[in-house]
Amino acid sequence: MKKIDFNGAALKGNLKVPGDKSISHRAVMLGSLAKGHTRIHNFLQSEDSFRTVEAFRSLGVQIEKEQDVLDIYSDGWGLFQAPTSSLDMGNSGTTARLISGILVALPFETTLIGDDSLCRRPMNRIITPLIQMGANIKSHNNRLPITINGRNLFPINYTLPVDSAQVKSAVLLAGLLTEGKTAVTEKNPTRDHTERMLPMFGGEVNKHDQVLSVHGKQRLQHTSISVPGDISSASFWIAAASITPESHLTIKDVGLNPTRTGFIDVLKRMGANIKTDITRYEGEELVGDIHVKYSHLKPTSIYQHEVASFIDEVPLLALVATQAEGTMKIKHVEELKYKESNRLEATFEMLQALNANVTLLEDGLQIEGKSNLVGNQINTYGDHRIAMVGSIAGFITNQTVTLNDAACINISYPTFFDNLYQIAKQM
Ligand SMILES: O=C(O)C1=C[C@@H](OP(=O)(O)O)[C@@H](O)[C@H](O)C1
Ligand SMILES: C=C(OP(=O)(O)O)C(=O)O
Repeated sequence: MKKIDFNGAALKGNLKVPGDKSISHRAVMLGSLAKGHTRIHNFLQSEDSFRTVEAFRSLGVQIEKEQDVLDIYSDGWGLFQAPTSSLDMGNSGTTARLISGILVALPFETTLIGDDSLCRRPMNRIITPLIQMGANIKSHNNRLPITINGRNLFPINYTLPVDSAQVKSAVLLAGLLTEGKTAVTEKNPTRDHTERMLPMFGGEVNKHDQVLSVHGKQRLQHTSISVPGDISSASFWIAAASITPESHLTIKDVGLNPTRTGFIDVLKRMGANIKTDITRYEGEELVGDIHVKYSHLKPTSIYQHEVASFIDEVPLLALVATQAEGTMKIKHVEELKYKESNRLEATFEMLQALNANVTLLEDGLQIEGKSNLVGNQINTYGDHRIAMVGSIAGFITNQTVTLNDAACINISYPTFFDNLYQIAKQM
């Protein structure tokens, strides 16, 4: 149980959020596939990103950690060893789906297990294309645990049936280890960190319109990666400052990759006062500062093509919509049903518990704005993002918000409450 009551406080000052989760996972994966010593700075120290580290250690890669710096010493993927036990993916969908794209092409058997939440999430989205490449995967009804018997694969041209960076990356990684040219077509853009990072390791990826392709058996070389701040973590503060009167906040050194900044774009359409200053590139990733001030908000429409660029921020957007002037429909977000919890239902339940006027749609939520939220008990369903959205609600509810479980926040943002206490100032 965690009680949160920030009514009457505003968000003020400067802060930095920890390293990006998606980029941290990929840096460990590509650093392990490459030969030599790769150093990663500002690595996200969270339960999910450590799952990826542990998995590659089990494949024989030497990975050393000193605070947020990781040193990876690898002989390259050709010398990975069969793990002596199952690889535990914990709660991490990204680890499970991306590593599957690697394991299918390696000459040994691996079993992937995960926690209850991960064992409920669909794996057919990666199993289908990987089996098309010739992979041998046994699953429980297309869910974890899965057992992979690695072997030589053949390249495919695959069109993503769902907008998913995890599926895109799994196929590209399998393609990287497979003779010939593997191509993936996406209907709408999804986060492109894998494609941006590969050239940092000397790899080549081609992009023509919506089609990405890789040639297999490329030689990857060690490098050094500096991970930008996580825009998904920064979004909690962007939202909180936008809806809490008298707030004025700067979040520094955040990744501003355009495939990830959809939340800022949507909030700006709602009239939010947000300015971004791009200060530099870290590798191929844009990095900058975000300045946010409280402002009056109005509803906007949500389009299918942009949803992937803020998919993890949708529960937060729903909370923001309770404070806008009018009715807002958040549509095209059925993918939320397949995250750590059914986030569509968990968000609906949370907003109802907080006294908002909200309707569950087939593919989203309809939210009446200008709600006076009332603190209540929130069931987080063990989902880190739901727990953090519930905490942010504590800035605008007139009574305490109580989370049944806040420990799940360690999955992506262990320093969330430290950051919260740093910037929440009683007025
Ligand atoms: O590739 C990634 O790092 C991620 C992709 C998204 O999932 P999908 O690919 O399932 O949309 C996102 O929800 C997840 O938090 C991280
Ligand atoms: C969906 C998420 O992560 P994953 O799919 O890696 O579990 C998330 O972090 O919100």
